[in-house]
Amino acid sequence: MAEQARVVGSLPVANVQELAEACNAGVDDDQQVPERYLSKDPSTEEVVARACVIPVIDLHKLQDPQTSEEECAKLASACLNWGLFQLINHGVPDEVTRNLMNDVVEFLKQPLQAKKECSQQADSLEGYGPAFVVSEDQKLEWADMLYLQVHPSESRELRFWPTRPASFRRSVDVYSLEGRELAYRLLEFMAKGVGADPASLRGVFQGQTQGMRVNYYPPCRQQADRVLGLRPHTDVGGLTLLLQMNHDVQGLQVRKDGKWFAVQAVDGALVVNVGDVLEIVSNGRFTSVEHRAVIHPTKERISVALFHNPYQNTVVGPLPEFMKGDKVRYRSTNYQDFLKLYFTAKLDGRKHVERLKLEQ
Ligand SMILES: O=C(O)CCC(=O)C(=O)O
Ligand SMILES: [Fe+2]
Repeated sequence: MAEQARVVGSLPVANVQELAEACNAGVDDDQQVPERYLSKDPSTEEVVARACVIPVIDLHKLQDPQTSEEECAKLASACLNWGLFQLINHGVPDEVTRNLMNDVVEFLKQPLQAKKECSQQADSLEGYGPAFVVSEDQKLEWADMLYLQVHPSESRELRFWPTRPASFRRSVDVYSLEGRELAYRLLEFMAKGVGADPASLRGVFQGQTQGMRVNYYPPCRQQADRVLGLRPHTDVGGLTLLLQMNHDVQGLQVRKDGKWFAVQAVDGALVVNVGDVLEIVSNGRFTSVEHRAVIHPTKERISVALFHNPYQNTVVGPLPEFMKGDKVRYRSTNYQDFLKLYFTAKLDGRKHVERLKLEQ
C-alpha cells in the first residue's frame, strides 16, 4: 500500500541499458519488451509538438536594466502558466557542461560490472540503478539513473560516486557550483517578476541542498510509444536545472491543460522547472509542472538534472511576501513530512501539492 511505502532504496530490477541491448539486438521485430515496462497507451493521449510553445527566457535580458522588468514579468508568467522554461544565455560556460557530459558518457560506456561499484543500496536513494521501485508489481521505467547528493559537500556519500573517469568528481563540483549560483539568481528574478522582495525566496533555500541525477534512456526499437523513460511526476523542491545531451532527440514532455507538450530543446539552453516547494512558498504564484520522459525508437538520450532543495527542518509554507492581499492557499509542513507525502503521492501518480491545498 502506498501509505506504507519505503522512502529509501529501490527493489533490484534489471539494468535497462543491458536489457535494451538484448531487446534491440533481436533480429526479429517481435522481440518482446517485458510487460512491466509497457506503461503507456498512445491511443488515449494527445501530444502537442509545436516548437514555439514552450517559453524561452534570456538571462542577459533579465540582467540588463533596460530589459529586466519586461523579462522578469515574462519569467514570472512562464513559472505560473507552465512551471517550466528554456533558459538561453545562461552563463554556464560551454566547457563546464561539456566536461560534465563527457564524463557522464565515459561512466555509462563502462561495462555493467564497473558501473555496479556505484550501485544503489537498500539504505539510500543514492547511487546507480532504477528510479524508486518499491513493489514487485509496479510498472518500470525505461531508464537507468545515477543519483548523488552533491551539496553541501559534507552530505556527500562518496561510496556512490564514480571513480572512473578520474575527472568525474571535479566536473560535478564545477557544474554544481555554477548551478547553485544560477538557481539563486533566477529565484531573485522570479520574486522580482511578481513584485516580491528579490531576497525572499533565497531564504528557503539558504545553504541549498543540491542533488544531481543522471538519466540514461536507451532506445527501444520495438515499442518506444508504449514505454516511459520517467513516469509523470513533479520535482519536489525548488528549481531544477536540466541539461540535455542529444538535443536532436526529443524526450521531455510537460502536461498543461490536460495535454502533453513536447519540449523541443533549444540548442545550448538549460531547461528550468518549478518544483513543489516553490509552488507552496510562492502561495501558487508559480506552479510545479508535471513532466515525463519519453523514449526514441533508435536513439539514446542522456539528461542531467540538478535539484535545489531546502534543508530537512525547513518549514515549507506560503511566505508573507507572496500573500499580500491574497488568501493562504496551502498548509505548512516541515520539509521531512513534505518529502514523505511526496513519495506516497508519486506512487499514486498524483500531484503532491494538491494534498496540501486549502479549501478556498
Ligand atoms: O530527462 C528528462 O528530460 C527529465 C528528467 C527529470 O524530470 C528528472 O530527472 O526529474
Ligand atoms: Fe523531473
